[in-house]
Amino acid sequence: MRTGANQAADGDAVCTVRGLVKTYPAARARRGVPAAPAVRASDGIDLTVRRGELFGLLGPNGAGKTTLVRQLTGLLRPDQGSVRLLGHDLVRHPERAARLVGYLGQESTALDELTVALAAETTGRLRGLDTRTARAERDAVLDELGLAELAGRPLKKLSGGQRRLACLAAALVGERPMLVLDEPTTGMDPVARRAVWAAIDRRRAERGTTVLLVTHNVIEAETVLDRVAVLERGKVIACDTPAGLKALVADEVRVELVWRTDPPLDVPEVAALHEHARAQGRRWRMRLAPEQARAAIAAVTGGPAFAALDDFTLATPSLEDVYLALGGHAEGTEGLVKA
Ligand SMILES: Nc1ncnc2c1ncn2[C@@H]1O[C@H](COP(=O)(O)OP(=O)(O)OP(=O)(O)O)[C@@H](O)[C@H]1O
Repeated sequence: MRTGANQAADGDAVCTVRGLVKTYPAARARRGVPAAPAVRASDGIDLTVRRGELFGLLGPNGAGKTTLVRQLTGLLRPDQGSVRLLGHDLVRHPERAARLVGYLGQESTALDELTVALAAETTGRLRGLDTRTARAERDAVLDELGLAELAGRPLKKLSGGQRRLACLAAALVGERPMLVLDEPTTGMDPVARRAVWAAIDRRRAERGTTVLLVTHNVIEAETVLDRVAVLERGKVIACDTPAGLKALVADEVRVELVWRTDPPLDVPEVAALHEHARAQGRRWRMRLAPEQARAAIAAVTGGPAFAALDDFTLATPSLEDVYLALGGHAEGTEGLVKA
């Protein structure tokens, strides 16, 4: 496993996970529902999140990110291992997580019947604020996230992105030293995304809040995270700063080719490139040594292949490239093409 900056002292640790194992049991076949094998969704996870850090969990669908954060927030009991959060043993005392963590999960069903304002206020009250403080915090956070106009609308009548924003508003009322946000910006437009990042930044700057963020979006990950753990099949396969991880593939260049129609595989240079490429429809992506990349671009921009070429890009590697280099499967990540 790649663990550059992760090996620093644990002295400043807010959250320490050691040897975490969680297996979902196998399910027997029932009428019309096929049997499902047991899934080891956390497979010996070690992780340290430091005070004030914006720490990311990145990985494809089914990698075990949500399973991990549910154990860190006391909502799911591990089979083995330890979770310490701000000095508390959360395996033994999962109920303490509610006082320590503001959690934005993937689903909002618990709040769906409430209006945006009531969802925020109720969360504040449940977290021990008196009515006046809960209402003041509610108003401040709705303003901060641009939700004031939607305050009287029930969550279930909002768009997906608006609902996500309203749930984040609720998670932010009643200050907690740690925020655990499971894909907070999914489905949001750029204005809402910016409001989310500004709100997170403000809490970090003013209160030293520690943030654990689950994301599929490698571009977002690259720009905002202090450190990132890459998860795959329940294991942490790498953990470092985005720059530290990218140094793994620093000697490579990412080349993307987009063909107008079918690629001209009868051109020998194109056929040779095909072996290195991951093809998605008319788009080919590959990581090459710089001199190979130059030769590839020369081959497809001169000669007979050029007529078939719609577009090409040369770029320095991204976290997605790191992820692929580590042996990950990119399908579940939101990379350069889709972002
Ligand atoms: N309640 C459950 N019962 C059985 N298996 C489950 C359950 N929840 C998750 N799993 C399985 O555990 C594995 C990890 O799932 P998890 O939801 O933690 O992944 P994830 O990384 O959060 O995925 P996504 O990016 O799609 O949200 C997957 O194989 C999933 O199918």
